[in-house]
Amino acid sequence: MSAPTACIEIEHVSKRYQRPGRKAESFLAVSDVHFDIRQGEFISLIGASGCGKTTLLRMMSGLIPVDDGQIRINGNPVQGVPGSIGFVFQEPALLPWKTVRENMVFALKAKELPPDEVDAAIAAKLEMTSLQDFAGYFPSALSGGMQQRAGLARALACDPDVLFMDEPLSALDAFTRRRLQQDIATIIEGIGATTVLVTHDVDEAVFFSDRIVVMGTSPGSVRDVVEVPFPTPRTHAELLGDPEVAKLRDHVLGIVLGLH
Ligand SMILES: Nc1ncnc2c1ncn2[C@@H]1O[C@H](COP(=O)(O)OP(=O)(O)OP(=O)(O)O)[C@@H](O)[C@H]1O
Repeated sequence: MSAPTACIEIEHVSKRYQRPGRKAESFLAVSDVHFDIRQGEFISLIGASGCGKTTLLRMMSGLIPVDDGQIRINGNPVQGVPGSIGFVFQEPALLPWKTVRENMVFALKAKELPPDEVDAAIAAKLEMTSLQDFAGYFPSALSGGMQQRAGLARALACDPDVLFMDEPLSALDAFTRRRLQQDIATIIEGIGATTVLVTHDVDEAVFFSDRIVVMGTSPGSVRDVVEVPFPTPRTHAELLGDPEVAKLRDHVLGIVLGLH
């Protein structure tokens, strides 16, 4: 059997920012990051605040340029935001004057699909995210969890090959968060999208990931890459109380904290 193709290739990537208020000074926010992400793989980026997780995700998704190195998605150098990706942010970033359905129509605009295909795409994603009964709601009428579902439905509307998620669940209460984690895992398993998640939560990283990329600070770089060997799709019920899961979790936490 041939090796799975790399979907995202991150080759010796670095990023500098200017120090605010100090024009002449710049600092290295991400330094020489180099790894591949396989087709259909779920990767979490974890690490202390300021280690460059969001910067790396934004470079992967073409929102900001790299300073050194190169990133390719499906073999194509990332220059600007590719059409084949979806993005879910910490804040759902829905247009508040548009309903859930209208937000999804807006996301699909660039595809210039005929109206019946737009309707079919939206219906499928509303069902996938359990939002069938909320298509006509404005974001302000939805709970935080429902808003994140709507943000996900909008990201999925275009059938992305690659999904980037930046702490999408961090503002939610623990119960809503777990429920949504479970649903997102099922959805992503179903569509097979390659996914990169930024999270601060080691349990969340273990729950979702095929591999966890642990980053360290000063400068932001990859400290270790940890395989998560448990079969997917996972459920919280299965993972809870499993000593192997606890061992892996502690191992990852130890790397994050610089203990080993
Ligand atoms: N646009 C910017 N201009 C200047 N400095 C920036 C900019 N964006 C990020 N930084 C700095 O770069 C470093 C990495 O930031 P980044 O947001 O990527 O880290 P992070 O690991 O995602 O942090 P957190 O976990 O707190 O979200 C930080 O020191 C941050 O202050």
